[in-house]
Formats: sequence, structure tokens, C-alpha cells
Amino acid sequence: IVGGTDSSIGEWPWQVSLHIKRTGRVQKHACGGSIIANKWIVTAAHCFDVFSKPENWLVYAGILMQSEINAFAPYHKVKKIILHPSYTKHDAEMGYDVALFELETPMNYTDRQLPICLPAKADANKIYSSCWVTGWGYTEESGYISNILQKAEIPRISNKECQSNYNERRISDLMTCAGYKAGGVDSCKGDSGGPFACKSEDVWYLVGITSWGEGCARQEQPGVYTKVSEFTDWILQTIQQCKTMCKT
Ligand SMILES: COC(=O)Nc1ccc2c(c1)CCCCCCC[C@H](NC(=O)/C=C/c1cc(Cl)ccc1-n1cnnn1)c1nc-2c(Cl)[nH]1
Repeated sequence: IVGGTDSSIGEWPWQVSLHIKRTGRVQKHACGGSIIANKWIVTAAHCFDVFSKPENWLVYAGILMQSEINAFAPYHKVKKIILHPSYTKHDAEMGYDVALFELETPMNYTDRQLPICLPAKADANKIYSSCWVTGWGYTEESGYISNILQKAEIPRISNKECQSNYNERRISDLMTCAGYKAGGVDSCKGDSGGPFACKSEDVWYLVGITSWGEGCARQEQPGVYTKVSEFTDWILQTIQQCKTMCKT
């Protein structure tokens, strides 16, 4: 996150850090993700373009700092990775950039690890009071992973305005954009897969999944997020849960 500030413990309890572990190599943070059920994480499909085997992934929940991750830190193993069937590999800019992780063991909820609600399809054009991006990604375009989870409030912009900023690409209705005209605040490398969360009447909804952008925090180059309300049906069908949205 560029232009953000440090989060506090339990501020974003749905945020997880997805680590890659390859034999003979040190594991490292690769993507963000969001808890939506005790066995299910939602993230970006492009996170698996390179590392697509479940056994290579470790899920860390309930943490604020990457330095909390050591040999004794608890993590969840991944049983199954489900990519959206319409996602095309190495092409997040075409959309459908959404994937589900099924955990081998269900996590127990604590005040540091809790699910975020999915927006209803009917809420596709809902106006939210405030929207935030969070993640351990680079804090500068050519930077490095942040130790402390960063947060930044970023306003959504219309797809019309977003399309005008990206005229050589197609900003589809399955995407939503966020950014400041002057730039300066944005998601960046290592944040992808993480949440773009918006609050409405004291309930937080997963409105977007961090997907792509042209550089980080550049002016008139907003961040592009998978529009979750367009995928809520697919997500619920895939995790075979009843149709009720979570209501806290
Ligand atoms: C110490 O550990 C590390 O440094 N880890 C580690 C650190 C970093 C990375 C990895 C590992 C690779 C993950 C591979 C799959 C993921 C590949 C794509 C991914 N993209 C993003 O996270 C965000 C993009 C993005 C999103 C929005 Cl909304 C706006 C602007 C964006 N940017 C445009 N240019 N930069 N950002 C990425 N992630 C990384 C890079 Cl490098 N690129």
C-alpha cells in the first residue's frame, strides 16, 4: 500500500497473508486474501499463475506484522484452490480475477480472525460511506514488503472515469476502480488478492479484490479491483453455503 498508515491489531480481522513455500527456499509473502468462512479464503486468481499447487501455500491469519511469522507461528494448509472458470492465466486485466482457497482445517474465529461479509448482487451500485485497502505490499512502486499491515482510505470512482484513465484497456462491469485523481495513495506489489473493504451501517463488505493497475499511486492511474458483488453467487454456490449473507 502506497500512502497508507500502520493498522492496529484486530482492525482488519479478515485480512490474511498467503505465503509461498518452495523446497529449499525461504518462504515469502506472495498475496493478500480475505476470510469469508471458517474454511474459505477469497483472493485473486492471478496469485496462482506461477505457483498453482495447494501444497506450496501457507495461510497466516490473525497477524499484524510479517515478523510474527516464524517457525512456531500457526498457519493453515490449503486443501483446494478454485479459480474462477472464466479467468485466463497471466491475464488479470481481462477480469474474473477471483479465486477461492479451501483450508485443510477450519480456523476458529477470534477477535483477530473473523470473516468479512460478501455484498449482495443487488448492492452492485450501492454507495458506501468509506472504503479501505489493506495489505503488506510495497509502500513505494519500487520498494519492498511492509512489515506492519498498512491501511489506506481510497474512494471508488465510476467505471466511466476509470475507463478514461485506461483507454487502451477494457474496464468491464465486473471491475471496480478506486483512486485519487492526484494519485499518491494506492495498492501496490504484494497487495493483490487482498480486500477492498467498504463499511455500511457498521457492517464491512468485501466490495473489491486487489487486482491490477498501471504503476502504483500514479496520478489518473487508479487501482482496478475485481467487483465482488458480481461474483457473490459464484462464491456461495462454490462453497455450497446457504444463500444468506453474513449479518453481524
Ligand atoms: C519478501 O517477499 C516478497 O517480496 N514477496 C512478494 C512481493 C511482491 C510480489 C510478490 C511477492 C509476487 C507474487 C506473485 C503473484 C502476484 C503477481 C502480481 C502482484 N500485483 C500486486 O500485488 C498488485 C498490483 C497492483 C494492484 C492495484 Cl489495485 C494497483 C496497482 C498495482 N501495481 C501496479 N504495479 N505494481 N503494483 C505482485 N505481487 C508481487 C509483485 Cl512483484 N507483483
